Parts: sequence; structure tokens; C-alpha cells
Amino acid sequence: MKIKVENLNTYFGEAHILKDLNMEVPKNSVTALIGPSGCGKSTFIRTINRMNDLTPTFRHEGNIYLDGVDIYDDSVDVVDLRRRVGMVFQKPNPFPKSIFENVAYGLKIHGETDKDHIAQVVEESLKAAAIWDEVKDKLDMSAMGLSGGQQQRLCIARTIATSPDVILMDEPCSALDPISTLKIEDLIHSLKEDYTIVMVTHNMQQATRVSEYTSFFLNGEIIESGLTDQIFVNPKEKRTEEYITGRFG
Ligand SMILES: Nc1ncnc2c1ncn2[C@@H]1O[C@H](COP(=O)(O)OP(=O)(O)OP(=O)(O)O)[C@@H](O)[C@H]1O
Repeated sequence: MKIKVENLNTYFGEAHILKDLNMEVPKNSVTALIGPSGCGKSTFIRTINRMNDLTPTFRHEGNIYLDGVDIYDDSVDVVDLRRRVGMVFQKPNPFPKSIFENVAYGLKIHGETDKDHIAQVVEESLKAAAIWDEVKDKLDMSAMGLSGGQQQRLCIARTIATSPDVILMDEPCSALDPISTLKIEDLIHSLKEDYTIVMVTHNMQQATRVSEYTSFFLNGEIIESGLTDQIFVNPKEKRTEEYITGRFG
């Protein structure tokens, strides 16, 4: 298992958001998190790279293990954790810098100075994110001039460049057109050979197309987890069936 979540409860002030969650995420797999708006999916993935720590009212109980080490242990370096657990957001958020600098940025802040090595990693990351052919002749151009779908693949390249183990994606296609969405889905498919991916999606078809495992969230609880085929074809819980067939949410 790459990630193991045990009895996780989280709070923002008095509000109890995630309730006694347990989950296991196998290495080199894609796990989809589905569920209605406000049920805690984003809060959950932001717990895996300790992004919620930036909210002063946040606190948690329970354990999240990454390769067997509790990520909330005092010995864990949060900067290193966020390098190992990268994140791609709903809206593409490139820096207002060149395409090259966007991808090189993470390497540089982690202290890399070898220009040849940086150039090599930038090229490899753009290739892995399936955008190299579209940008190789304009690496000095501002990333803000790319289309939304290209910007999202650039953000994925930026995440890959720092060699993460896990990539968290929070509705990575929700701001994209159908063709860009398919490109990102193909990309997710190829990325799982090297990375473990946990992805929030509101799109049921997308969950069935890209993930092997699915967890259904409702009101801060995980109602059902399992193989995506089983969850969508033969859910054990009535509430899962009602949600995936569009009866609520
Ligand atoms: N920083 C915060 N401070 C206080 N409450 C928060 C904070 N972030 C999220 N919440 C609350 O936590 C609950 C879960 O929100 P979350 O964004 O995790 O849900 P979600 O399932 O990802 O929703 P959506 O699908 O709409 O993105 C909501 O009630 C929300 O208001």
C-alpha cells in the first residue's frame, strides 16, 4: 500500500468534517473520490499533503501513512512531503512565467543548479505530461498564453518535475473542454505506471474511464470503497446506488 488512512477525523474549529475515515491506496493505481458537493473530498485530499495545516482552525485525529510513515509525525519535513505528494487543482494555475520556468521552478527551489540537468528534467516532464510537442518551440513564451487544457498539462508537468510518488488531483478537468478532458484522462492512464494517483471527480463517466478504485463520500464519511467496476455495476450500499444513478447530489 502506498497510502493507508486509519480512523481519520478532521475539524475546522467546531465543525467535524471527516468522520472516521479508513482507506488504503495501492501503489501505481488511480483512485477516484466521488460524492456530492461539500461532502469532504477536497478536505480529504488536502489532508494527504498537509495543505489543511495552512488553515489555523484545522485539526485532525487518526493516522495517514505514506510508505508506512505517519505524515503527521514530528519527524516529517512538510516541504519534502509536499514534493513527494504533488497536487493539481481544479483551475489550471500556472505561474506568470515562461513555460520553461514553470516546470523548472520546483527543481530550483529544491536547490538544483545544474542547467543541463534542469533542461533535461523540463523536457522529460513536458513529455510525460503529453505537452512537449505543442510547446517545444516556444519554451520561453509565457505560460499564460496557453489554452486552459495546455495550462493544466503544464501544471501536471510542473508537478512531475520534482519526482513525486503521489499526485493528488482535485477535479482536474472541471474547467476544461471535452477534448482537453480526454487528453488529461489519457495522461492519467499513462501516469499511473510511475505514480499513485488520487483524484476527485464529479464526473461519473470519468471515474469509470480512468480509475481502478473508487470511494464514495457522503457527509464526511466514506460510505463505500472498492473496485470501480464493482462500485458502478454492483454497489453494496443503497446510497451509493442512488448517487451513481443520479437520484441525488
Ligand atoms: N478552510 C475551511 N474552513 C472552514 N470550513 C471549511 C474549510 N474548507 C472546507 N470547509 C468545509 O468543509 C466541508 C467539506 O468541504 P470540501 O470542500 O472538502 O467538500 P467537497 O466534497 O470537496 O466539495 P466540492 O465537491 O463542492 O468541492 C464543507 O462544509 C466546507 O464548508
